[in-house]
Parts: sequence; C-alpha cells; structure tokens
Amino acid sequence: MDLFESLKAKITNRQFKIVFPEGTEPRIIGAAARLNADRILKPILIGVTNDIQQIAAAKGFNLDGITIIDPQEYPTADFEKMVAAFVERRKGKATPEQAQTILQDPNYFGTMLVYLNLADGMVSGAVHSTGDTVRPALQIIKTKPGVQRTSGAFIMQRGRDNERYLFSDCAININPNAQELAEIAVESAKTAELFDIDPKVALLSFSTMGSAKADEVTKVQEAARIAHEIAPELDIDGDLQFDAAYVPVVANQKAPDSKVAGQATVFVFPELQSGNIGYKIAQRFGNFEAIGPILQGLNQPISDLSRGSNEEDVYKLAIITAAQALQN
Ligand SMILES: CC(C)(COP(=O)(O)OP(=O)(O)OC[C@H]1O[C@@H](n2cnc3c(N)ncnc32)[C@H](O)[C@@H]1OP(=O)(O)O)[C@@H](O)C(=O)NCCC(=O)NCCS
Ligand SMILES: CC(=O)OP(=O)(O)O
Repeated sequence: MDLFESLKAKITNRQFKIVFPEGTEPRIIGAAARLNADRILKPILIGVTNDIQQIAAAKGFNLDGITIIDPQEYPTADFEKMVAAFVERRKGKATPEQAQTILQDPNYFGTMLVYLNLADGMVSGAVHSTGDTVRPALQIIKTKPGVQRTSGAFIMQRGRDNERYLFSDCAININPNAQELAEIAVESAKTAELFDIDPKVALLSFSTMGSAKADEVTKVQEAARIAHEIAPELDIDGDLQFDAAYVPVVANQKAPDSKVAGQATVFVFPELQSGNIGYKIAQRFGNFEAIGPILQGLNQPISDLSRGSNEEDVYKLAIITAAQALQN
C-alpha cells in the first residue's frame, strides 16, 4: 500500500489537531481545506480571521469546520496561562513582559498550543526560515530523554514502485561532531522504521572504508563506531561514498564486506552543507518527492516546511506530523 494511504488509515480515527501558524498563506489554507474535507485531521489556522476568510474565498477553499485562532482575539485568561507556562518552561530566560511579546510571534504561539496539548502537532516554515520555525520548538518542546540534538530528516520517494529512502540531517545541525552524527544516524533509523523503510544506514563521506585520510573522514568513522555502541542491533556503516552506499556493483568493489553498502536506505550526511544541498539535488534533478524536514527526537511533533514547498508538500507533511503524534 502507498505510504500515505496507510498513514491516513492509521490517523483518520484519531482526528489529531495540527496547528498551522502561517494561516494566511494560500498553500497552507489549501492544504488545510483538503485535510479537513478528507477528514484526515483537524487543522487549526493561526492568523487574522477576516484575512484568512478573504484569501480562502478568493481561492475557492472551503473553511467550514476549520478552527481559526487570531492571537489578538485569544481570551485574556488563556493567554495569561500561556505566558505563565512559557515563563516556567524557559526557567529564568524570559520575564512575563518578554513572554507577552515573544508569544505574539505565530510560531511561538503555535508551539505553545502544542506544548499545552491544545494541539497535537505543528506545521510551519512555508514562509519562515528554518531558524525562526524551529527555535520555539528547541526552546519549549525540547528533545526526548536521552536525545541531545534534534535533526531534520526527509522522506525521499519516487515513482509508482514506492522507491523510498530517508535523508538526514538536511535541516538543523550545521557541523555535528562524531557523537552528534552517531545520534542523528540512530534517530534516523527510528524515523525510517516509523515510515515503513527498513533501515540500512550509510554514514556518507567522500571516502569509502578509509580510502581517503582527513579529519572529516575520521569524524564519520568515529560516528559509525559510536552508533554501533548505541544501537548494536542496527545495520549502520561508514565511511561510505554515495555510490558505494547505493550502487551494488560499486559496493562490491569498494566495500565488499559491508552489510549496508549497495543496499542503503537511510543516508546520513556528514554536515548540513552536504545534507541540504544533497536533498535538493535529488528533489530537483532526480525527481524525488522530498517530504520534510521531519524533526527527529522532539517530545512532540513539530515540522518545518521548505519555503519552496507546494500545497501537496504541506498536505503530506501534515499527515507525517499527525503520524508522529501517534507515538506520543
Ligand atoms: C537550529 C538553529 C536555528 C538553532 O540555532 P539557535 O537558535 O542560534 O540556537 P541556540 O544555540 O541559540 O539555542 C537555542 C536553544 O535551542 C537549543 N538547541 C539548539 N540547537 C539544538 C538542536 N539541534 N537540538 C536540540 N536543541 C537545540 C539550545 O540548547 C537552546 O536551548 P535553551 O535556550 O533552552 O538553552 C541553528 O542551528 C541553525 O540555524 N541551523 C541551520 C538551520 C538552517 O538554516 N537550515 C537550512 C534550511 S532547512
Ligand atoms: C529545508 C529547507 O531547505 O528549507 P528552506 O528551503 O526554507 O530553507
């Protein structure tokens, strides 16, 4: 079965509430209208009610049954509760006065709705940068016990045969050290399993099994060693060049003893430059659909769209976000 058909079947009965802080963005309104009409989840749009209604009317989107929250019209008592919870969560890093201002930002407001369990997840980033989208989540939602760093994975899928892979970290950690890279690899394997990808994890490099000597390669080798320690049951290998990870005949030549080479399904990039460039090349040259970034390792699901996303990307990432909520 198609991944999204199977995810829809899993989440439909739960009617998760997913908040969209960019409520006046037509791609967001269009996706929310479809998700609502298809009865997959309950969207909450944040923004000025009149503005959202006018854009929806102009584009022909039906908003019946969709909740709109205008932060300016939010009941005072509820906003005060939100401010108090934010101040408590930030533990001395924000005064109530600062919190009042910070929570005017729709990404902070939306993240607090999730934190307060008034929503089950959040999807934003269609117009905001990744930093502005995820910073509230890093500060408020925070990582799960045992996870030090969140990271951003993409499901990459193509064609009718369900050719599907996971790429990470394509969104968050600019230059992870070996320990952080190992954690990204292990968290990526868990994300892959959640989305029906059998994880064979390649730690990518410009070197295969030590064919090049450089600090950058040593970092990847060290990450592979640490990842084996953290999760000995997983198939994780590196350093591997992309061709050795992906192409069986090259794998036979470059890494004949590897359990991952030639069959990798999860591709972990050594740092963010290559990760972000790599997924966009596969998406734009390789005709892969890129769904994400899915933030891994957070206590509650928050997803960050690329500003290059279309309505279909928003629709699918909302489904992924709701599927992550099933784990909570
Ligand atoms: C993600 C990012 C915005 C965080 O940067 P930042 O806001 O400057 O982070 P700070 O160092 O100020 O930390 C802010 C908080 O987030 C936490 N944090 C930062 N990075 C984190 C991570 N990867 N995982 C978990 N928590 C993290 C910090 O511990 C800190 O928490 P605290 O305030 O409770 O102490 C930054 O790493 C970044 O810009 N990454 C690249 C994003 C990008 O442009 N990607 C390409 C497009 S997708
Ligand atoms: C994930 C990503 O690259 O986001 P953006 O295109 O918005 O920078």
